[in-house]
Amino acid sequence: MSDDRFSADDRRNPEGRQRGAARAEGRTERSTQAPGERRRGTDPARTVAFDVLRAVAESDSYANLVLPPLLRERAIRGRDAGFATELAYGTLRLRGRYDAIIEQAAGRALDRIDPPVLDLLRLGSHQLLGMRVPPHAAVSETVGLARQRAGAGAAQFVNAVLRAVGRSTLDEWLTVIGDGADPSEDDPIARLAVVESHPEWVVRGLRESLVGNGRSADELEALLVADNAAPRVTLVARPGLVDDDELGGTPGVVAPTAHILDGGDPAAVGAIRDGRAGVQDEGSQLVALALAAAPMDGPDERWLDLCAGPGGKAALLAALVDERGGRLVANEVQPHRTRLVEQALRALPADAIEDVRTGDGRRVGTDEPGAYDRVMVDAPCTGLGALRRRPESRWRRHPTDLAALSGLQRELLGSALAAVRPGGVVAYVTCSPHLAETQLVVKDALRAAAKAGIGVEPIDARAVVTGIAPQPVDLPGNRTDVQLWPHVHGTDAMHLTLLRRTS
Ligand SMILES: C[S@@+](CC[C@H](N)C(=O)[O-])C[C@H]1O[C@@H](n2cnc3c(N)ncnc32)[C@H](O)[C@@H]1O
Repeated sequence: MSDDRFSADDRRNPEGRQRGAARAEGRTERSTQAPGERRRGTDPARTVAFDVLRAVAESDSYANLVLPPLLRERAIRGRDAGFATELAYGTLRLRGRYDAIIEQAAGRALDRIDPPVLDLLRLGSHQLLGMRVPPHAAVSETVGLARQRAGAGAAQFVNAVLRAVGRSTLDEWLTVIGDGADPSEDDPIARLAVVESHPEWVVRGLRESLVGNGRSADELEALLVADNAAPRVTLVARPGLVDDDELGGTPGVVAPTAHILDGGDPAAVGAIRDGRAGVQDEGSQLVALALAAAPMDGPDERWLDLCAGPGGKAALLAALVDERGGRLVANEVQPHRTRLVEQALRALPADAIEDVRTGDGRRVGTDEPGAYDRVMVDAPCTGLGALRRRPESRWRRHPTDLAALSGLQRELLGSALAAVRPGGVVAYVTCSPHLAETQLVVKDALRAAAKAGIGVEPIDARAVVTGIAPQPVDLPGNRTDVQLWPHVHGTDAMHLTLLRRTS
């Protein structure tokens, strides 16, 4: 995952170090020491990346929530912010790979390395093997940071281990750690897991899902590689609120509302600041558009987003229902996320929004039976389809999460099927492709609905999606649901099932 954008540019010198770092840190006075005696300050971009890794480890923080305010506070901008972001996020994504390399290079088990020192080694390894920072700069800058944050002894250790890491190329290391994980050469999953830096249970789940969705298991490596790449920034033009030419970028591939940016700061776009547009993965846009486009007879004026926080899909749905003269109810169980939904809906006309409320979506089916024409169930899930977007999440999730979440998913889908009127449509959506959260949940919910006397039939979501997408969508096999993939469609691995209530 190397990226030579960061090796030489107008703001960072060829060693990946910020130009004018001393001035940025207020260290502009001339020293009376000889240059060789001066202790250099640490590079702000590397320091902020280290602080993000520590926050993720110590306080269970999310890197994508911690980093932006730190960059703002420390006035790290432009290419330096890009360098810090790639360093922090890339290190977190590839942590499994680097840990296997560090263990070999250090000649000791990871649990015998202090956690902050291990984070420094991970950062140094990513600069050496993932970012094309020249080796002497990667080592000396990381050693300087180690001296400042962990002491002289730790700095010596970091120096020795990073020199050992830098003695082999990435390809050489991948052979070493792959052979270590799969010595008898009969477990390609174990090899892929360490080389492509995913927990083994995740790799197994992804493989099963590829096959269960009519794709070849041979695509697995490409999928894992795609998970390790930073996603492109994609904007959504909320229909009726913004002109296409206001957003720029290139048109989307699967969603006609999407604009893909080459770079730059989306916060600088006026329509994003005032809520007429948003930052949203193309897959997320497509599933909302598909719910709106699913064929349906009868009234089409009251829509429900059952699990709405933080509100990306609710804002798109509200814009779409408004075009039909209808209105949206947005429901979310966590009060602070309900406030985020209100914020996301701020640019929508008041009469497009019936209510934004805090409540348990599992109760809506009994509290308001048959009350809605279209219902979105964007269920809480493991997020295994959005690993590129949430750099640390793959290391936080556990197989036991699947059981807890899939129980909740079944209940939410059951509630939605009761809340939609006969003839109405439900979209079941997850940003996980895991079969336990997708196909199996739908199967069980249909069985439970039948028992409760609710008739349901599948809608051909593939036909709906094909009718919406600006370009042909690769969907093999003969299922009626849709599974998107980062390595095929360039989107998060979103799942979509469309169901019509018949009685
Ligand atoms: C995948 S997120 C939804 C993302 C949202 N649709 C969007 O596009 O911004 C799932 C949401 O479901 C909420 N949730 C979890 N349990 C719920 C429940 N029992 N009832 C309603 N919402 C729930 C979570 O708090 C979370 O905000």
